[in-house]
Parts: sequence; structure tokens; C-alpha cells
Amino acid sequence: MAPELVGKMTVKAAAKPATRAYVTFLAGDGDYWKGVVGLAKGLRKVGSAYPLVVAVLPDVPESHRRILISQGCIVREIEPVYPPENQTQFAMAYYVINYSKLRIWEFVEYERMVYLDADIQVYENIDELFELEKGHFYAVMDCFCEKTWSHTPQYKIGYCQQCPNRVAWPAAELGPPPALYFNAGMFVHEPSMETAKALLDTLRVTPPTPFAEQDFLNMFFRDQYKPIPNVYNLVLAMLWRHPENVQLEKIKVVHYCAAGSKPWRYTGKEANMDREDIKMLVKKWWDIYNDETLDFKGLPDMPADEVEAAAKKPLRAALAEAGTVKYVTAPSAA
Ligand SMILES: O=c1ccn([C@@H]2O[C@H](COP(=O)(O)OP(=O)(O)O)[C@@H](O)[C@H]2O)c(=O)[nH]1
Ligand SMILES: OC[C@H]1O[C@H](O[C@@H]2[C@@H](O)[C@H](O)[C@@H](O)[C@H](O)[C@@H]2O)[C@H](O)[C@@H](O)[C@H]1O
Ligand SMILES: [Mn+2]
Repeated sequence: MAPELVGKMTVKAAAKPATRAYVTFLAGDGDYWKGVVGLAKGLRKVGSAYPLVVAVLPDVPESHRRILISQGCIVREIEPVYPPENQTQFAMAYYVINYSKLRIWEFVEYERMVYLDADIQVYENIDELFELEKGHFYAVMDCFCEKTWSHTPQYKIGYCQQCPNRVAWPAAELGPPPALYFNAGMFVHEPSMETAKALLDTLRVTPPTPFAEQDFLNMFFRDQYKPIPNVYNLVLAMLWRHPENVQLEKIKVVHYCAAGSKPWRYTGKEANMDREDIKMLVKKWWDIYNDETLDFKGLPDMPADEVEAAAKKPLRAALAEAGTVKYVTAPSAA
């Protein structure tokens, strides 16, 4: 919070209570922590007014957590969430762990959060998303044209919600077209223990599907979903599937979700990865990741040991201490 001059004195304006935050999710001991560091520095570069909370699974090593804390992230440990026993072939095998994203509805110390995948980068300030009318679920529409969708009727007939007139949906044969479907790499949500409990209770009785928690969230929030412009989540495949829907110079948020596009793993060998726009976007990501002027300079008034202690305390302990919420345990591991 910028200090303000009062008469001759410089009075530091009281910090606003942290009721809003960006939040991302980190699982495993792999290299996605680099995505989180990039995201933290990107949000700092665009002058975001809100902190970045990182929901970490227990398997995220202490060394990675320390790196995130050193970049000013608020690290909160969460318990994994698994879908019911299933034989589902997920579009990507690791998607099963993405159900743990559902824990962010338990972050009730925040009245509103903007969720961003760790493979997302923010290139323009998007704080305005926190002002959207409450009571809706805001996210950007996905695209059905990548091979990852080959299990669906829409893919089989070449229908995509991004261009509903290219191949008309055959309602006479297949019934109504699929409901508008969002990409779950970015969304605006309102944490609440009631919603968190409803999500977990519903998950227990919902057979998993190929896009895991993304499919589940689309089903759960179907009646509250409000599409927002793709400037807030450019799913990279849009560049070659629906270029007519993309104005690259207006894009605020890039989602590096196409196969081979994770900047920290980029080789340029996979399909479409040798495109000039992809190379430019990967370089943009690295320019921020490597920019030391964007490193966190420490909290103005919180001693480092307090930051560290807070970061290590799992959310459950913190809130149980506060005696504010009772936790619903996740279903047993799949
Ligand atoms: O090994 C992993 C895989 C996924 N994730 C988290 O889960 C999100 C969703 O996975 P991913 O972005 O790879 O899915 P995609 O958007 O590419 O389908 C990631 O952005 C990370 O936040 C993670 O932390 N570690
Ligand atoms: O666990 C399911 C994941 O499903 C989504 O990724 C998909 C989806 O966008 C497809 O439409 C693309 O074709 C595909 O490349 C991409 O990976 C979310 O980005 C991710 O956060 C996560 O929810
Ligand atoms: Mn992603």
C-alpha cells in the first residue's frame, strides 16, 4: 500500500484486509513451481493489487515452497481430493490430481479469488475481474478442436462452440448442443465452506470423465457460468484453430496449455510449436521469469520468520485454530 503524506508526516496507509487474492495450484515435486514463480513475477509486473496464494499438495517439497515464499507467494497446504473409484481414461493421466483444485473453495478468508493455472502468464493487469457482479462463475470458453477432445461427439462432427456456424450442431439427431463449456485454467470464484462441501459431496457421486475437474466444474456451475472474453485466458490452440477469434495485441492472459508449450519445458518440436507467435509468447514468458527486477523485495512490515511460519502452517490448522470451520474430508484415494 503506497504511504501517503499527511501534513509533514508520512503515514503508511493501513493495509486493506486481504479479502481478495489470486490463487494457483501446485502438485508434485516436478518443475511446475517455475510456472508459479513466473506467474508471481508477472502479476507483480502488471501491478496487481492482490497477493498470490499457492494451494500446495503435501508432496510439494519444502525447497520449492521456500522459493515461492521468497517470491512473495502465500503458500497454503491442502489435502488432496480424489474422484470416486473409476476406470476413466483421463485426457492426460496426471489430470486425476487436478481435482485437488476444488480445495480453493475452502479458502474462506478470501471473499473472492481469481484462480490461475501455474502454466498461465498475466501480461496486463486484470484486477477488474474482482469487481464482476457476484453470484456467477466467470471463465473463458474452451475450444473442442484439439485431439484431446477426440472422445467427444462435437470433435467427431467438427463442431466447436468457438464457431458454432462452421459445422452446425445436428440437433435433430443429437439433441441440444453442448452447454457453453469453460476452460478451467482460469476462473473467478467466491470461496465458501457451503460450496466446498457441496462440491465434495457431489464429486463423491459423479463418475469421473476425461477432463477431470474441468468437466466436473462445468457440470457443477452449469447454471451460474458466465463466459468472459478470451483476452482473459488465451487457450493457445485458438491461434491455429480459431485465429479469427484472436487479437493477439489485446490478449491479457496466456494459457500455455497446448502440448509442448509449457515455457519451462519448451523444445519447439511438438506440433505448432515452431510457429512465430508461439516462439514470441514463450520468449515473453522467459523474459519475465528471468527479470531479476521483478523478484520479491520482502514484505514492508512482516518479519521474514513470521512469513515463513505462516507459509508452513496448513490452512486446516490455521482455520481450526480460528475455530471457524469444520472440514469435510475428501473421499478415499482412488
Ligand atoms: O505436475 C503437475 C501438473 C499440474 N499441476 C497444476 O495443475 C494445473 C493444471 O494442469 P495443466 O496446466 O498441465 O493442464 P492443462 O491446462 O495443460 O490441461 C497446472 O497448471 C498446475 O497448476 C501441477 O502443479 N503439477
Ligand atoms: O484437468 C483437466 C485440464 O483441462 C484443461 O486443459 C485442457 C483443455 O483446455 C483442453 O480444451 C485442451 O485441448 C487441452 O490442451 C488442455 O490441456 C485445463 O486447462 C486444465 O486447467 C485442467 O482443468
Ligand atoms: Mn493449464
